[in-house]
Amino acid sequence: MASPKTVEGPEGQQKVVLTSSSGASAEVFLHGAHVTSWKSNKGEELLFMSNKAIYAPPKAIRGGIPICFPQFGVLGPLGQHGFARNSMFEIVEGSGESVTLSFRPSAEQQKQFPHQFHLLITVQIGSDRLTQTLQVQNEGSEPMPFTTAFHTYFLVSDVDNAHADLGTSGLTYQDNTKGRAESKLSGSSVKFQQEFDAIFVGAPDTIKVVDEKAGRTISVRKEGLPDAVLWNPWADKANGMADMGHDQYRNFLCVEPAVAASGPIQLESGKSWSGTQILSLDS
Ligand SMILES: O=P(O)(O)OC[C@H]1O[C@@H](O)[C@H](O)[C@@H](O)[C@@H]1O
Repeated sequence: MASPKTVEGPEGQQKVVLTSSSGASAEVFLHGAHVTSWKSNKGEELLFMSNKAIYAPPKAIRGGIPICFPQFGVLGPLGQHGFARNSMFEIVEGSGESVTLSFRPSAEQQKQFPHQFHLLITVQIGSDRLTQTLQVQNEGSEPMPFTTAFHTYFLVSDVDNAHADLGTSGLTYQDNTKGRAESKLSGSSVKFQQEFDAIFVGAPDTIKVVDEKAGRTISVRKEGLPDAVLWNPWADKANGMADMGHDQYRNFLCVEPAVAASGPIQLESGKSWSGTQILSLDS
């Protein structure tokens, strides 16, 4: 299979453009194997990107789909969300509709995380659908603990007219704004009206992102990823981020299929694990 060509993006960073015969498309930077765009068959952008995003290592790109690996959040000894999102990947194979990117930790990174592993990220564009799989192989001799997430920023017209629907009422979650204290959802939906940062442990495998204003619903389906993190930093935190445009918190909500509080997964030597998210535009 011919290797897909790359084109230059901001700060000289290389990206792969994926296109489907339906007209849908996606863009994936080699930096962090980071998806920064997913467009529908009609060419409408479905992911949020900060207009102050930094595209070059060691900063993670703000927006799109950061890959949190080998650690989600602060659930471990590494820097927030681990180092895969700040590292360069290589193209293994691809076609016009899909690409597989590869990463192995540097000696420096193995000082922080003393394991040898091979990470493969596959991104595939289809008709109004984006499928992303993370596969990790433990190439070391010891069990390897990890947590992980697809940290997806969904574009919404206005956060006041958007919500996430988990499909089930009364779910409990760990509230990251209250030291992971347990809280309970009254209905089945999360309306973002202030900073919201929650780990739904053992979350439903399909969560819907509803942009009421745009009349758009995206389904997030997860496989092998037991948890889901829902996040919007709201005004104070977002406007304090150097790589977030002013008041851009109003234009995204994050739904992050994860192995978070259900983890860490202990991956035996020589074994592999994979997790997948399937994003599909329902309407
Ligand atoms: O700014 P970062 O490192 O990309 O993290 C953004 C957010 O990522 C979310 O997944 C976490 O739950 C939040 O606590 C965190 O603030």
